[in-house]
Amino acid sequence: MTGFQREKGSGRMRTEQGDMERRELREPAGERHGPVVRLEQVWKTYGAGESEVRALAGVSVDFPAASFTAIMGPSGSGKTTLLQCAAGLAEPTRGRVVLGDTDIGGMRERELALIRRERMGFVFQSFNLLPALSGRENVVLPLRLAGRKADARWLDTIIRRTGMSDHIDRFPHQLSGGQQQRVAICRALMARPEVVFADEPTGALDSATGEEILGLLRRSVDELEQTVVMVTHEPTAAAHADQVLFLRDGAIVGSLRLPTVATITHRLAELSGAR
Ligand SMILES: Nc1ncnc2c1ncn2[C@@H]1O[C@H](COP(=O)(O)OP(=O)(O)OP(=O)(O)O)[C@@H](O)[C@H]1O
Repeated sequence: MTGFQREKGSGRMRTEQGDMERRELREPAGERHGPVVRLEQVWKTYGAGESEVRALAGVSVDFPAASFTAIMGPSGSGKTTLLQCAAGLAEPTRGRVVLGDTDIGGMRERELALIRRERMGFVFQSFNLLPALSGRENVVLPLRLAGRKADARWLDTIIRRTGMSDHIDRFPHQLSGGQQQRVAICRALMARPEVVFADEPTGALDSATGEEILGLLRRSVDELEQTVVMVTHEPTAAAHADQVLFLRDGAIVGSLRLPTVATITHRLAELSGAR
């Protein structure tokens, strides 16, 4: 039985002691390697003139390899825009986004689509599975579209590790929300991407199922050396990360390493009081 499966269904509540244990486990991660994604002085404005909105205002940040970063901040602070710029889904107005050693600024959409398909994975709040395809077909679809053959052993590994062995050949409407998100995680991991971007991945799930999904993302970092960047509103979700970045008005106004629910909640209160 894998660690992934052991946690399945436990719905365990997070504790400070659990946080301490995880700290020891994950402390070296991220220190070993350089950044997988780097944003340098990224600005993003939408619209022009009176309707201009400044969504990002000079964000510089590194997302280290094999580390889990959570991005938090009030509604409208620029979290999704930051994720979209990092993933090449939105073009910065100014600044640089570098994936590995590739500057993705100014690339054509076709090139970017290829990079997203082959070098990035995505997990969204709404799962985004194709309803006419089985779970397994959804997982391998991006590779198929890229004209690549799925690595059968790796496919088997991630299906097992996400606890989906008995359900992967069902269609999305035959799966629970948590199972659909597990399929989405398999799909995100299938191409062995350099980075997985997750936007509120537990937003549509009950808290116990959400904990299971976060546990899977955590283990993808610890056991598969995956790099994960996640937007979330929930301190309980962000506490799974190695670092939390706090955004306000499009700028990073704070960060926490080795966060716990208590330290995140405290920092959020400080930041909202400092307005
Ligand atoms: N396509 C767009 N056109 C115009 N303005 C936009 C667009 N996308 C985002 N914005 C604006 O940019 C700012 C940042 O939006 P963003 O969605 O990044 O914030 P967020 O922190 O993710 O918010 P939430 O937590 O509510 O999802 C907001 O003021 C938003 O209204």
